[in-house]
Amino acid sequence: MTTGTPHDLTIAEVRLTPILVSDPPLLNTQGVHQPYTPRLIVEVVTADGITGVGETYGDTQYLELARPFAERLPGRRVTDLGGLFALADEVAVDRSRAGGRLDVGGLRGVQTADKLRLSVVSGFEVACLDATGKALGLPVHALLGGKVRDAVEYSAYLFYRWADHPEGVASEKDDWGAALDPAGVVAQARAFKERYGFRSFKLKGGVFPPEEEIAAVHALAEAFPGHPLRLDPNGAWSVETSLKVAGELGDVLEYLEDPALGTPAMARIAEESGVPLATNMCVTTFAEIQEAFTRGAVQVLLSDHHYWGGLRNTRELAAVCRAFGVGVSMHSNTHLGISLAAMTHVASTVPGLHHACDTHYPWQSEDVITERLVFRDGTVAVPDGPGLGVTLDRDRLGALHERWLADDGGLRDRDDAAAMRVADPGWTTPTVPRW
Ligand SMILES: O=C([O-])C(=O)C[C@H](O)[C@@H](O)C(=O)[O-]
Ligand SMILES: [Mg+2]
Repeated sequence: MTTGTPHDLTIAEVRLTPILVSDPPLLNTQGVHQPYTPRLIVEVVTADGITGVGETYGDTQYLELARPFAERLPGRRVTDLGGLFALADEVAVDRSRAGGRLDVGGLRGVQTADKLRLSVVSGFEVACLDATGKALGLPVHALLGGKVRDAVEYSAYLFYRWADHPEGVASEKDDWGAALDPAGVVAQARAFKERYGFRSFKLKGGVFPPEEEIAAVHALAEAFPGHPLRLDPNGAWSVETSLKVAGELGDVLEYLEDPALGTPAMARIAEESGVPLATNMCVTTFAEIQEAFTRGAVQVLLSDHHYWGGLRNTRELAAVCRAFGVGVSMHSNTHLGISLAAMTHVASTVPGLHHACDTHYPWQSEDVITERLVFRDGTVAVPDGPGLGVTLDRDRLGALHERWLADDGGLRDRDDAAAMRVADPGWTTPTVPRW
């Protein structure tokens, strides 16, 4: 028997490339997406010259943690994944001693220093797994224990939206058109189904008064009988409003997502309505699980490998959910193909994934990989090539980085309320509950 020369898996170099990616004017309860959104592309290069790629949030506070983190990686091995967490703790402690800020707001659930740190770790963890897979000639799913399905189902992520960003704002155009009422939402869902074959539909709510969103979901149920439907107002409603919505939509929803904020509110809504509740806001760290699960506040946990700290943590989370009889699926934020590949690999390894995962990917017309991932019948085929199975397009990466370098208009940090103020100068982030 012959054995190949073992690779030197020592990290020799780490490259961080912040970019700005075009984003359509998607509405949510806090405002509207800015025309460009920040992401961070991580490259980890081994002593043998193998490059692994990862992707995570790119706002300033993530970059401020990612940079000192990256500086400490050379000399470690790409296989030392457990060590990434201790390293992140060291970096965070050093930064807080130096007076660095450690929390940000927004729609990613309550942002804690812990979550920020884990989101940074996830970009490096994925890059290390990609490099290891490439060195060993194994797909990332094999490094996670092996896939249990060949394709991962995703849901269409419907948004109320304008046709274009406000006049005078530099932006890319797309052909989706506006969706601001039930007919517009149904037309958007139809386009998603025709273009990508999605079977499940999630509507981002919390934008219009609940009666209008209830009407939109009823219109979807009528237009797409038998298709799983979800509505997610990002905690914009009171318990009373949530119970009213649950009462009206309970028989057509697969689940209601984050109707109100916090475990006590979610527990009451779940108990009194009997409608399954999903979350990517109420439980976003391991520390929050025990209370929420034992109080029955959550029936479907939407993991997000970015803020749960990577693909291995996502599997651990899925195991905890299994133990509590809580369903598991995935949440997303604006992301590119590297993250979609990572999501697909880990989702392919999770037993009992009974709900289609969310993805923003169809809204993103730009990417940094040579071949975009494709949806067929609403699914992404699990890549079986080495690593993640994606190839970085250096020209595209460079162009999107140039855009980031050139930005002086505050786009390096996601701020949906600021984007809304361009159209509505009096807009302030609504207080919760909004209705
Ligand atoms: O499920 C969710 O809560 C999300 O997808 C959060 C995102 O920030 C979404 O609201 C968005 O992109 O506007
Ligand atoms: Mg959500």
